[in-house]
Amino acid sequence: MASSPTPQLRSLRWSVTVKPRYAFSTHSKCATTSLFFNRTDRVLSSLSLAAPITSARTAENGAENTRKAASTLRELCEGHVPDHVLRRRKMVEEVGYIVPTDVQKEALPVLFSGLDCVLHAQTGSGKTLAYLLLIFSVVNAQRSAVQALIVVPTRELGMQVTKVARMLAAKSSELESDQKSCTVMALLDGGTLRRHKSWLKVEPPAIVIATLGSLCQMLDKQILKLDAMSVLVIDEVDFLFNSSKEVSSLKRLLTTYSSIKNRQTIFASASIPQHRRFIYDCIQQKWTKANVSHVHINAVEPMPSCLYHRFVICGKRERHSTLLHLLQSDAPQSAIIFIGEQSEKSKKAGNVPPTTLLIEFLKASNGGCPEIVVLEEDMNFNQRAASLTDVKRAGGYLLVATDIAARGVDLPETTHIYNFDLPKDAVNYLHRAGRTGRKPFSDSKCFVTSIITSEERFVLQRFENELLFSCEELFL
Ligand SMILES: Nc1ncnc2c1ncn2[C@@H]1O[C@H](COP(=O)(O)OP(=O)(O)OP(=O)(O)O)[C@@H](O)[C@H]1O
Repeated sequence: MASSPTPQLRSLRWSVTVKPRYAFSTHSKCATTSLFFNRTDRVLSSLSLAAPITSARTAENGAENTRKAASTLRELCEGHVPDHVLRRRKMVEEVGYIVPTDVQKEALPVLFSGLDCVLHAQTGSGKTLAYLLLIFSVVNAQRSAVQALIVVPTRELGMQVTKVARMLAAKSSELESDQKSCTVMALLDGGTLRRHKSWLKVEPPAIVIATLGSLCQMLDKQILKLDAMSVLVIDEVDFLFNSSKEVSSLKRLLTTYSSIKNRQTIFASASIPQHRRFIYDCIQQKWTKANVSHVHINAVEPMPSCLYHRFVICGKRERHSTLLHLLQSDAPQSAIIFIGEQSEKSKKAGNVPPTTLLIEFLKASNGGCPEIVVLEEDMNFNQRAASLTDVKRAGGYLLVATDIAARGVDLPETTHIYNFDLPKDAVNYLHRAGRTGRKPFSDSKCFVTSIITSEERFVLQRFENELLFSCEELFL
């Protein structure tokens, strides 16, 4: 990323994000504008960027009025998202998308006004539906060209987003039978690219959801064209920027495809460390327009308030029995047990993977527990898909998973998270913990329990300080 801003550039930065409305908002108790809002007016007069700022402000004033007036998702989206999408029985009755979540309430008017946006809100807060509704407001189903691209880090998250997009795209009544429905393609690692190639050649879909590996293959072979792309979403953006494997392709995508003027760019995540720096870099690199909006919900509370954090101290060799004890006393209906990945050294030494050891232990000692399922990097894509299907089908489950399940995976029935090993940093803690507490309007308490040695207590304390939560010690 770019080096430290010069004073001159810093003053430019003051001018580009205009969001005074959040500062005075009473609508959402914790919505904030994180960027420099109160100095904007001062620098406006001295900068040639005044025109775009003024137009952004006009758009945002309109957006503010819409947000204040609307109390349902349908009202919020009226005049933007086609009515037949908003009337979907499935969307309203089965999935229950009626009232907007805080991030949807704040972000949708901004997104509909055409601004680029950094969507920064807690795990499970409904960011996916926010950016999908924008996409449905923009794409023209009659047009045979890729108009929206969503980039995701894993196949699992891609499948999930595709499912919601297809649910919004599906025709639901005879009234719509004469209308062409919006086509959605999942271009994900582990898929059969041959089938996608013919599809892309014959009739490009309106919306593509892709992992970077598969996307780049199609772009390099010029099978996929993005000239007509008007919305680009990068989901779990901090994860992708942190991945040494993905970051160069991501930067290339952001720089190369489609002129920035014609593209609305959305970045989404529950964690954007050093977000000011990130937004500054985006503007400098021209990955977003200069008036990019930062929608930051619950800035003072990075994790959902329904999470109850606990820890148990035990010896290294007592982790298995401690976990068993916890499972017996909590009797969770559905839980995820996070465990560290096996190191390369341990693999080379031919050791049994820690996930296998744990599952064997649980199966041997925990009769009558919910179905035990595993999800880890080393499984092939079919096995991973089968695991998630098993979890969704089962009435209750114990999912033993590595951090592959920590990002984006939405299993709303999960009530308990166990950190069998501590995550490597606070951001990972936040995402693991965020696999529970995913019912936006529920008050039910969910539990996140870390099993640690006494030496690890200070690491957990660091996470508490960084993420502003407190953890209670459990004595078994
Ligand atoms: N308006 C709504 N009303 C009811 N449920 C909703 C609404 N919006 C989203 N949801 C549900 O909330 C859950 C979390 O949504 P989503 O997966 O979009 O969260 P997210 O913000 O992307 O989280 P993460 O950062 O962990 O990926 C999903 O089960 C989704 O169906």
